[in-house]
Amino acid sequence: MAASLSSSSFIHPQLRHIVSKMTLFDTLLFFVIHFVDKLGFWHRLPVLLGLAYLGIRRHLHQRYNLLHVGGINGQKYETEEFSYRTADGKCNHPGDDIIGSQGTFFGRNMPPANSRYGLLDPHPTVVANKLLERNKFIDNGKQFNMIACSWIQFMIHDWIDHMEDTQQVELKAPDKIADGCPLKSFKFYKTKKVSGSAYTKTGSLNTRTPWWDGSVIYGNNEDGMRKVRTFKDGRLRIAEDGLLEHDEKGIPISGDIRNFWAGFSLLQALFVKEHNAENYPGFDDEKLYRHARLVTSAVLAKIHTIDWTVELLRTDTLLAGMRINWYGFLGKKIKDLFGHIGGPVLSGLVGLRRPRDHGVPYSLTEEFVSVYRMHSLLPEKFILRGIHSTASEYECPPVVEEVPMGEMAGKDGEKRLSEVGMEQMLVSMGHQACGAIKLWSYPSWMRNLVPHDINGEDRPDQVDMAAMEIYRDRERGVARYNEFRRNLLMIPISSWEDLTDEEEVIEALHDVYGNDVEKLDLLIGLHAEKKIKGFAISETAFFIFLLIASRRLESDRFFTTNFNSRTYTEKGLEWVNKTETLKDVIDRHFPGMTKKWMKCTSAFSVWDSEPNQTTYIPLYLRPAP
Ligand code: HEM
Repeated sequence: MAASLSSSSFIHPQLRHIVSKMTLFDTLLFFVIHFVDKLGFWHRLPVLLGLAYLGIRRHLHQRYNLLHVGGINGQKYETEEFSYRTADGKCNHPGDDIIGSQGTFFGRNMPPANSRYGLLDPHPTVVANKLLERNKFIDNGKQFNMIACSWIQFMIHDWIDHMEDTQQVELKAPDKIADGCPLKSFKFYKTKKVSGSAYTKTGSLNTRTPWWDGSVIYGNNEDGMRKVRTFKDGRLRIAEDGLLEHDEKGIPISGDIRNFWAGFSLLQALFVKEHNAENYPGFDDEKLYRHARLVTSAVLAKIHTIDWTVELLRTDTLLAGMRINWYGFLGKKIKDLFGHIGGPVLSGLVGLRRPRDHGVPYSLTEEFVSVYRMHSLLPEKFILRGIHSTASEYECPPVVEEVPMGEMAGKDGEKRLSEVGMEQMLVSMGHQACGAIKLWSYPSWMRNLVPHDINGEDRPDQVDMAAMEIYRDRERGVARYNEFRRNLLMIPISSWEDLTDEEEVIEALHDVYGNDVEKLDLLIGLHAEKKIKGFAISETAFFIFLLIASRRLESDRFFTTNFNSRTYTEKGLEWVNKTETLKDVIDRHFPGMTKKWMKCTSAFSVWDSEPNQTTYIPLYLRPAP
């Protein structure tokens, strides 16, 4: 029955072989989303129907888009003895101590690319020159500011980084375009390939702990953790001016310091403040540290889920969806009163009795890394604003300087930050829109970038990040755009016109890829794709988020079984429960700042934008946008 359904002419011919592997029930569910996809309107459905569509999609992705890579080599352990987040991410999965720890494999959301194209086809520098290089800065309007941009780097540095090989590779721009390249040739380390995987011959390793465990401030292993702790009263190290401390070379001391810049290190410092503000009388240093880490990590996860993502994907359906992930369909009030009742839909993923990994051990995936390649969010210049007005209510601060972004990065950026101070930096970031994720928006200063080693030191070889990112996806066997869509059960494109209606883009794609839509690189497709109204990212990238954003919460013992007062303490849980947004954290540490400098609702929108309008229609009953 399932086989005859999957050969139905209703299904796009290129999706039939994927659907043929589904159960009958899932095939029927697939029919529903495929029907909606053909009409291209899930995002125009009323909130409840939109949620139903996303629920079905997420279910299918959980069944067919989670592939484990590598062996499962861990051991059973006593979970009761580890009711805290360990330094290297071990002892979180209830049945295996290694899953999710530092140095484990990246998983996959689909098999490695099946493509016939070579690593240099077309040459990454040609793609970078003709499709990525920024010709004019285009911002995200008022939707997303520089805090939002830094926030996602802050989260990336909590979750993922590929282990490198010791061997280098050199990319040389072909003669025809070499003159137009900031670097005619450049060297970088290959991604380390490790064998021993069930679905792939080789896989790569994550040097960060993939759990949402705050490793960006706490470190990814015992050494990293020791560097940041004071070993007194559970505190983390922080300088007197409220910013990060630095070592004798001027490198900041924090959990992850690779490719740091002023905005990123400011967020690290803010969350060190958050950690240090927690206080549990009677606890010794170790106990206090462990509790404050649990609570701060949960605050990070919560802000990302119900504040940052809601601003990234500004629609009623996503607002409802993200709140359901945290609080459930019944909402915060009911959950506060009755606790977690009735399963994940009614009460959310947080607080589930047991973690759920859908039969596939938790990891973050190669495809997740690829869809988070969002360097186009970074502008060319950082706009510094003055904050010395005496007004007490909202005011737009004047611009005092426009600093090239390169000067805000690395050690120079740290010097700048310490001159400016935390308050002025935060207000300036709040008022500056970040870049849009579009073609021709890749920061030009990143095409000649000094990358960092894992210990934050400058490397001797500059890199062209735009070209390197194209190479990375190909090197790691990430499917190109159209294959990626098919694997995500999306309707593939058959011409450039299916991707975009911008003439200029179509012409440029034709110039680089001819008529071969299969050749289109993933990064280029994600940047060129016509966006859903309110979304700052592409729909294709979003479907990976839909799967992984839930997974980061539901697979983690400390957001499920152990999200309780026994593990967090009553006070700790209350801290998490009372913190809803980044604004709450800013208000805690800088009282008066948002009142004076922020007009909008979320700290991730441009601060001089209008606050959200009050709508009297209940969220779930809101009609089509
Ligand atoms: C000043 C800010 C930033 C600098 C200097 C920077 C620099 C870098 C460098 C040098 C790499 C390694 C490239 C490689 O070897 O493949 C990298 C990787 C990456 N960056 Fe950034 N980045 C910045 C901000 C951001 C932001 C805002 C995002 C947004 C999501 C981001 C997302 C990523 C991702 C997803 C990777 C791939 C990680 C991996 O390969 O595992 N970065 N970045």
